[in-house]
Amino acid sequence: MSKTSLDKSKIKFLLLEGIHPSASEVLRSAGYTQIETSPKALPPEELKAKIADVHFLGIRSASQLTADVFEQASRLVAVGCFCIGTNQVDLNAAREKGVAVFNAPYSNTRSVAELVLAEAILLLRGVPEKNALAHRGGWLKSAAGSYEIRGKTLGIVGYGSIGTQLSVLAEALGMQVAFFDVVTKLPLGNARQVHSLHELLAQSDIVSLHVPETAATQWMIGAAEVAAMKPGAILINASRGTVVEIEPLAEALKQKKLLGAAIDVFPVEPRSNKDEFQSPLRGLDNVILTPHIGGSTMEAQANIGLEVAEKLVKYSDNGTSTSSVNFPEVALPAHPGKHRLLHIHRNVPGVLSAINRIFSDNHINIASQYLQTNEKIGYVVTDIDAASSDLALEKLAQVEGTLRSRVLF
Ligand SMILES: NC(=O)C1=CN([C@@H]2O[C@H](COP(=O)(O)OP(=O)(O)OC[C@H]3O[C@@H](n4cnc5c(N)ncnc54)[C@H](O)[C@@H]3O)[C@@H](O)[C@H]2O)C=CC1
Ligand SMILES: O=C(O)CCC(=O)C(=O)O
Repeated sequence: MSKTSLDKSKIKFLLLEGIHPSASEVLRSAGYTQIETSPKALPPEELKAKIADVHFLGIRSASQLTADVFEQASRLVAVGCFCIGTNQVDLNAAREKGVAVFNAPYSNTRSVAELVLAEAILLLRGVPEKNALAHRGGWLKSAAGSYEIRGKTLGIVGYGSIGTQLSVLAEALGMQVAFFDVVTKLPLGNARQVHSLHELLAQSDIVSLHVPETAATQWMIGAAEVAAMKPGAILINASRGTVVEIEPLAEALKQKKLLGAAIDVFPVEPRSNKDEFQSPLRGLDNVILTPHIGGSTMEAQANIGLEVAEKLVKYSDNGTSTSSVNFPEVALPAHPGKHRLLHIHRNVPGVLSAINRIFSDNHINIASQYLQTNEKIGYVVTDIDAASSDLALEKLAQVEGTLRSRVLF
């Protein structure tokens, strides 16, 4: 047996951040037994020490997979982000190591959209303040500053999976929906696209953010944008903490320029439930603060567990990389009776011919071969007879530009 192909009992999975047990069930039923789980994210040094010994890593949004961490990950084959966002992973560093990264792009969209709508209703009715007061023995029975959601304008920033779900639900409640997106999108229902962020801010009673964390979305809501919102409007952020500058928001809430806000994500978030949450928004009764739980429902987490674990199993068992966020996507058939060689390399001219020269020079018959590239890397999968796989794997590892190679059987 080849030294670089492990039997399943030796393949180690580390699942962090309380990933739903549905993931471990999928892995166990696929024959994997070494599954370590932890309810929290690991601090950088601990993560670096652990990752050295792991083949598959599962995380959510709190683990930071930096280039430094990937430096230590000599055995790592793939990362599963059991969430939508992949901004916590240095995808280039992963690619340089030949590590495929997967996520769950749709499983928690509904959960986020439902939370946002619920928050919008509660904020329009002043429930957070009335609730806080009642807990302190007060009684504020008044209609002043309380409004129905019907007829209000919802401004959605980022009209993707979550933004569109929210749009449909909001219209069902009688809202007017406008959205701003860098891409021209087909509006659902009666929603309409506007052409600039400031145009959206100026006309929305509620602004809800649903963009990914990128250089362009960093601090996209700062003092000027808060000032551009309608007096008495509401801001909801369940996207990423780096999208909103907290200080000007806190100031506008204290001055009652804004009616309220609901914030689920923060520039700095505690790593675990035991760490203290610190924010200038603490103590403001017109703000709903939630601990990054937009996607945290039993339904979403169970579905994400299944979805991502299945992707990891497919990649481990037969090399299929469909829906990877940083890898060429290859959907592969089974390979009964053959050994399957997986070769990940820099996408430079000449690698495929160097690979195929190895097969022809050594009289190795190719049963089937698949190639897919993206701008940075190439992924070649070759099925051959078992007898030649040790020799072929050894030679493939020497091809210039090789990032990683392994064999499956
Ligand atoms: N709070 C939570 O628990 C959760 C938060 N999220 C966050 O929500 C984000 C959005 O999720 P999806 O809707 O699934 O993503 P998506 O990728 O389907 O949609 C994002 C949309 O934002 C647009 N966009 C990108 N840059 C923009 C910019 N500079 N200005 C305006 N629009 C821009 C894109 O064109 C796209 O239409 C995720 O990236 C993640 O960070 C996702 C799930 C749960
Ligand atoms: O549930 C999590 O830990 C993260 C949810 C999230 O932000 C995402 O899916 O992008």
